[in-house]
Amino acid sequence: MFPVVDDVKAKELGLEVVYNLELPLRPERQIYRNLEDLLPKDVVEKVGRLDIVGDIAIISIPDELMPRKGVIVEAIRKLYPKIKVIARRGFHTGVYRVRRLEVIWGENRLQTIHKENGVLLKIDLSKVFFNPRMKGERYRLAQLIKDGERILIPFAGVLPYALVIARFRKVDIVAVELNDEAVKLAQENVLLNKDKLKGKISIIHGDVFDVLPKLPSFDRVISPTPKGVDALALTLSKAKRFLHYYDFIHEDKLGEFKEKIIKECQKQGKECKVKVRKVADYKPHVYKVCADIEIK
Ligand SMILES: C[S@@+](CC[C@H](N)C(=O)[O-])C[C@H]1O[C@@H](n2cnc3c(N)ncnc32)[C@H](O)[C@@H]1O
Repeated sequence: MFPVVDDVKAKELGLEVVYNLELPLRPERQIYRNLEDLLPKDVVEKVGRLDIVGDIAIISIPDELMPRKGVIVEAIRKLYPKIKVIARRGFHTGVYRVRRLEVIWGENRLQTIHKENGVLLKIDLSKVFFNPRMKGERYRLAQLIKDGERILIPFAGVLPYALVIARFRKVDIVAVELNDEAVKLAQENVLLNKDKLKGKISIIHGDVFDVLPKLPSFDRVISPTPKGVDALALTLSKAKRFLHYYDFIHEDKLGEFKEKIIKECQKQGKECKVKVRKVADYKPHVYKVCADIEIK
């Protein structure tokens, strides 16, 4: 059944036209598209954005709203009936950038399998970093890359960048990660996706600052740099054609950041074209940015 504006023509074409039809309502869950439809205004204004990782929903709830967590849980379950766990978001901590999460409803686990850009990612949010919001960024990079490239990914985590790129392109990727748990999951994730990958991925378990100096240079380096770490000089030194360098920058310091990159390029005798793009909000006035650096 489909809507028509010209019923005479539709009949000429041999179609049956029906009028004043009572269509059934869509199932309830499809009627709500976001939390705004389901929560009182004073609650929705204070909860943070909802993230879905596999069958886990993650939301920020300020302390003052915790007595009303029941309505929040109910709304999330209506919106995502297949969710098995709801967790309250805390901050990223430590060198491994693991987020503090507290399960507030459902099964007591933070391990799941997440689907993104056609790959499966096994993740344990209590042990490793993962950000589902970077999905678009990973797709963007995969589309920029050409078959045949040799790519280095320091700070590789459970391999979201490496797997998405290897799914789309026939490339050779070397990924470096320090966290034992992330390395174990990364190895599992390569196996989990092995039939889908065009590219090859090798994982080096170690500290980027020890490992990279011993590696040759690569056509492209992608650095999802942890907050507070400065790996610009090191990652640039390993890049022959392109470096995609992620960092967290205050909006007033974007120019300064670009200058710093240009200076580092000059220091390393590289002629660079630098474009800094805002990728996500981090906190008021501070953005996660990606510097796309092309080395001529
Ligand atoms: C911001 S997370 C990015 C992870 C992954 N690329 C992603 O986007 O999901 C940074 C990662 O770097 C790892 N890490 C931190 N310091 C490191 C170091 N010195 N050497 C290697 N890995 C490191 C952390 O364990 C974490 O997995």
